Amino acid sequence: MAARLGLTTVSSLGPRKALLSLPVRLPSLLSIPAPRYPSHRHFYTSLSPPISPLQLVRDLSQSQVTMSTSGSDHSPISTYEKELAAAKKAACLAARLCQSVQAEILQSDVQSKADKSPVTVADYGSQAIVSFVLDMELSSGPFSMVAEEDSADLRKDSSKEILSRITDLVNDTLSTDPSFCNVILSEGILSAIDKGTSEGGSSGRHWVLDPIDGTKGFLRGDQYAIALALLDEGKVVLGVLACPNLPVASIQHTTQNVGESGCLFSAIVGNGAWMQSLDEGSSPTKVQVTSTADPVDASFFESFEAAHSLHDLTSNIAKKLGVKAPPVRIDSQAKYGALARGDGAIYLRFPHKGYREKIWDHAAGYIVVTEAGGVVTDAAGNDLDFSKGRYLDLDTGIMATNKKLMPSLLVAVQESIKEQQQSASLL
Ligand SMILES: Nc1ncnc2c1ncn2[C@@H]1O[C@H](COP(=O)(O)O)[C@@H](O)[C@H]1OP(=O)(O)O
Ligand SMILES: [Mg+2]
Repeated sequence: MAARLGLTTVSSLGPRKALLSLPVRLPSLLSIPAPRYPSHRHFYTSLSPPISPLQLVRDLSQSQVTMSTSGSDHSPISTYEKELAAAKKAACLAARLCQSVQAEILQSDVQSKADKSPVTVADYGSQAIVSFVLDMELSSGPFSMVAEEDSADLRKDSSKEILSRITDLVNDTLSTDPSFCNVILSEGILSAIDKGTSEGGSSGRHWVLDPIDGTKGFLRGDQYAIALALLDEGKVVLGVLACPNLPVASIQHTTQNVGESGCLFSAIVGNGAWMQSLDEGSSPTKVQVTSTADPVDASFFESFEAAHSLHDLTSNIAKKLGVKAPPVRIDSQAKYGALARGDGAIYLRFPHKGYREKIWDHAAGYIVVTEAGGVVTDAAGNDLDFSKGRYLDLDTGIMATNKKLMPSLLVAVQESIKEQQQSASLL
């Protein structure tokens, strides 16, 4: 099996897709101390008697953990370091599971959800792993998670086989880490997935997870990300983006010969944005958005899928701004990672009318880009508000760039949207 770069640049000759054969490497975990084994651990394991999934949900009101009352009245670095280590570990293990599934993916692994979007065993497995690892690593605290999947479909009789496959995959993946030694039963998997049903909001801490962001890219064998963030009092304070197929080297001028792939981006509020390879023993290096102030030198990222973002509108925005380079189309929040390290200068996302953005599709990417010195706003130039629950309540679209380009980008976006509305009203 070969991993593929899965990015497209669009020239006057039309889309050109770079499909490169790269050896698939399974990332090793970062060096993190083994977790303490909390008393509730047995709920997940084969040693425990059958229990209700509700028993797996901690009573938040009984929690002993000290919660910050505001994101600004303490040192953010010391506050969130333990959480960052846990998030990196969770994302790396989830990436390892996803890589092994992507390497052998079959059409029969695809399930339908009510909204008809594709859901794979890797989607559920990734969510179960992140939920389980966070809970284990941060065992003394309350646990709330806003995540994409729930277990409703998996609990159906018709899903027994797929649930068994997920259970095996999760156990196989966790067994590669010496700190996890027990077997998780299917009921434990379902319960771990269902810990992602929190509504989030403006108070307390909430993990925000997209277990596979860019499912379409994942199924195609292209770009995807495991995106995990932490909200504290409604603000994103930490984010981790694991991008197993993103080249470690810049993709700025590259559609081939990309070298090794697998990147882990991370950020804590006030501490900058960092990137490391998913390889064992890699060290993070600080990343920054591009400093270009001239749109002529800028290139822009957008969705690979035309159904996810209006390519006509973004093309008009780029033209108005004076961007000369063709769009670089890649799936998932890997775009935020690539932007954060300066591979391109602008990210434009303008979904079709009626689409509601979810917080897990942007929280991790948002903090990685803002900590890299960038700005992320809606189409009206407003900051993104992650405190409203599972959805982002925003105006029309999302854009990200550096601070120098944002004022002219905002003008180009607003003019283009106005023109689009005028031409629609003439029809
Ligand atoms: N109709 C849609 N319009 C916009 N975004 C969508 C749509 N359907 C799914 N998405 C989500 O858009 C994100 C991918 O964006 P991009 O096109 O930039 O790769 C994913 O989070 C994907 O969900 P999912 O995470 O389930 O794949
Ligand atoms: Mg997503």
